Amino acid sequence: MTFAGYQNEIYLQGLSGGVPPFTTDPDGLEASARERLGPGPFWYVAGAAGSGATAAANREAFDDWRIVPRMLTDATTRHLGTTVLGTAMPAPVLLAPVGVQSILHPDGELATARAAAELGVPMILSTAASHSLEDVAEAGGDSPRWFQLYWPNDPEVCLSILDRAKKAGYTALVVTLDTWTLAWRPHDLDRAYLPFLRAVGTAIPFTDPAFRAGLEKSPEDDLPMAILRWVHLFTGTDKSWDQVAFLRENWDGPILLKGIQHVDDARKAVDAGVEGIVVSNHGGRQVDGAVASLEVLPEIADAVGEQVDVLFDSGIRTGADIVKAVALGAKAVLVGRPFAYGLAHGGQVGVRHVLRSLLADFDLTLGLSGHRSPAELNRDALRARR
Ligand SMILES: Cc1cc2nc3c(=O)[nH]c(=O)nc-3n(C[C@H](O)[C@H](O)[C@H](O)COP(=O)(O)O)c2cc1C
Ligand SMILES: O=C(O)C(=O)c1ccccc1
Repeated sequence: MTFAGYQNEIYLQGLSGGVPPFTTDPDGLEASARERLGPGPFWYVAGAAGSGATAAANREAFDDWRIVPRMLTDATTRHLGTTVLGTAMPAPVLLAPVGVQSILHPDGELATARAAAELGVPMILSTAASHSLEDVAEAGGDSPRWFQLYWPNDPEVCLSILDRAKKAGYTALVVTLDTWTLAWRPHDLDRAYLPFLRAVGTAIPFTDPAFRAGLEKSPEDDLPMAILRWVHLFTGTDKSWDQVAFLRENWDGPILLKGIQHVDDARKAVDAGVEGIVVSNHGGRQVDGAVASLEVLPEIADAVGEQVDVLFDSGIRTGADIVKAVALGAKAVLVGRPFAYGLAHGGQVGVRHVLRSLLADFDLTLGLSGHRSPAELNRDALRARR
């Protein structure tokens, strides 16, 4: 069945009085997540850095481009599948690394992994997960999975986590560079809400032998000390571009650097020998006032798109957004908040609904604009608004 088949399924249900389990409208989904979640968890997800200017800019940037549909192109049958850095996926879409998912549903990342596996969509597991990477791997079964690294300051812990990720079948490593400390986030500050201080999102280090070896007492016996060590391990940056070599030497599979917004940093990533980058501003959660992620995508894709795979995130909400990002040079996109809101709607079924809706929308928008596959998309499909 194609992804567009979700549309038929929904309308057919209507004949017997049924409607979709949750809304298909991205803004509506955020609004209903707000009703379901407490203010702490909701704003942790929905919030952004500072005034929210960059989060808003991320969305507005999609409006600067408009799709120009083409007719009679024989786009009835479409193939959405693609392969990125050795991972075959049913569409150019992955689940972004989102930490602390148990604040949204008790099954957290396990539910997300199960929903992703149902559809074959790759999941990128965060270092700040609320379940261990082995448990999430088991929940995902044979489905593709990548691991996102918050680069620990202790090389022994870093090596141990990389080793566990490899053994558990995570094939690519996504190294996030833009969050070596959390930005000023007024919604969370006003509630003094930080999940890690309550040991949510610490499952991977807390189950790590190298991390535990550095503690006088186990996290079970002295939680505050373990949390303190967690904070020190992941905060601050004494890292530099030449240290990417350490990861290169200790990870066999592809490496992507996430958080790239400048052409020169994209070139440095190429020089560092990685296979991919994620053009991302963390969904506007880090540098308030920063440029919209979509704005810098074309120049970065032009500069390094031949040498590395360029992925994109920050602001993807609809099928049209995916069409635009791919047409502007992204090999694939990551989706963040929408699936997190899906998770808040009953766990696995909620994530599944959000993914199926987004992929159906993408499938239909791709076809109706005259394209049979994402590979056919390029800048000819778009027109700049101004
Ligand atoms: C609640 C939340 C937690 C996140 N946690 C992580 C994380 O642990 N690691 C990471 O690299 N990015 C993290 N991100 C950023 C996402 O990977 C992604 O860059 C961002 O959500 C994309 O923007 P979007 O939400 O507009 O789709 C998080 C985002 C949210 C909303
Ligand atoms: O909140 C975030 O954006 C984020 O990336 C994060 C950082 C550390 C732990 C969990 C999530």
